[in-house]
Amino acid sequence: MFFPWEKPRREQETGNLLADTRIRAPFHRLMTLISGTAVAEKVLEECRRDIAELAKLGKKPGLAVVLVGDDPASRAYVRSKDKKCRDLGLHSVKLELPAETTQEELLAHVETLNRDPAIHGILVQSPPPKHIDEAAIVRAIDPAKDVDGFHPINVAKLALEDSSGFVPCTPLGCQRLLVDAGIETKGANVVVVGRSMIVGKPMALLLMAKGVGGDATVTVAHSRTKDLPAICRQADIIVAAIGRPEFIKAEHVKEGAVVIDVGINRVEAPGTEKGYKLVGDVAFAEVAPKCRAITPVPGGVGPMTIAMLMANTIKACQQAGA
Ligand SMILES: Nc1nc2c(c(=O)[nH]1)N[C@@H](CN(C=O)c1ccc(C(=O)N[C@@H](CCC(=O)O)C(=O)O)cc1)CN2
Repeated sequence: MFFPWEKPRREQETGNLLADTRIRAPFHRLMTLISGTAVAEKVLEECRRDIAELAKLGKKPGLAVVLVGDDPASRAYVRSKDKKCRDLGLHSVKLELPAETTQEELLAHVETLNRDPAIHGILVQSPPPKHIDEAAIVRAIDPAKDVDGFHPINVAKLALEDSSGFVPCTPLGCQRLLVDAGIETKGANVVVVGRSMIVGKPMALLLMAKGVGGDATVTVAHSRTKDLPAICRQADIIVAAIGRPEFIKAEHVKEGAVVIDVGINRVEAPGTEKGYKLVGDVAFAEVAPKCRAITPVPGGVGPMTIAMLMANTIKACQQAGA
């Protein structure tokens, strides 16, 4: 498996490809639509190769996904993770617990999974119900099985550039999209909009780290940032992870910038079959014509999150003792 923030094993794997759609934007410049669906498929192909190697050693990676409550979006993501595991031939445990599950009961489940040798990766789908102390649950997961990369040990390893740790799947996927699209991060001015533990902070650390997909000059902006449009207009690359539908407008983006849209927001769409549609944190229609490259929603960062989870689970199995 090729994790961009580690040294690339084969230089050609970082080539400029899979930016599969090129659209002629105004000013006769070509704009690249970076397809997360296509890059995710490439990552999954690498996973298949690694799984075959592990099988020769009699090892099969196993992932346990725990869902507490019945949030429909979370349920759908958990189903996708379970399905992706099964498609790849991984061992998959899907634990669906009622919304009333107590903190102690959830901790007991995590402990059982920590001790299970067939399970190499554990995650609790976020967000859990309000009465659950999510940070305490994350700290209870064995860091060697923390494939979400949320445990303090893994956060520290990322900051220390220790590649034995696990990096959260969404920022890892964003970095891989940049590398695969041939977008140079070395020396680039990157503005990450959003300071969450799941995306903003680890994204900034990854982009700052030395090596492929890193070496960038990073600014982290957030809800208290003054004159956000002016800050964003300095950026060669913008990573939008604010969680507000279509928040980043044309005025935030300089001509020729690269925009990675992490947002997945359900907005009402009366008359459609589902009654909602998905939009990102970027106002795509007005921003895309200014960009050198941009990710769509859906089909951008989202599919990468699940592909990188599979990669992290394989890495956990590779690193596990015999
Ligand atoms: N424990 C975790 N919880 C959450 C994480 C996470 O990484 N770990 N991330 C998100 C949700 N998420 C995975 O859990 C996730 C979100 C979206 C997608 C995705 O593929 N989206 C598609 C659209 C899917 C749709 O139709 O709804 C896309 O963008 O193309 C995958 C995973 C919060 N919780």
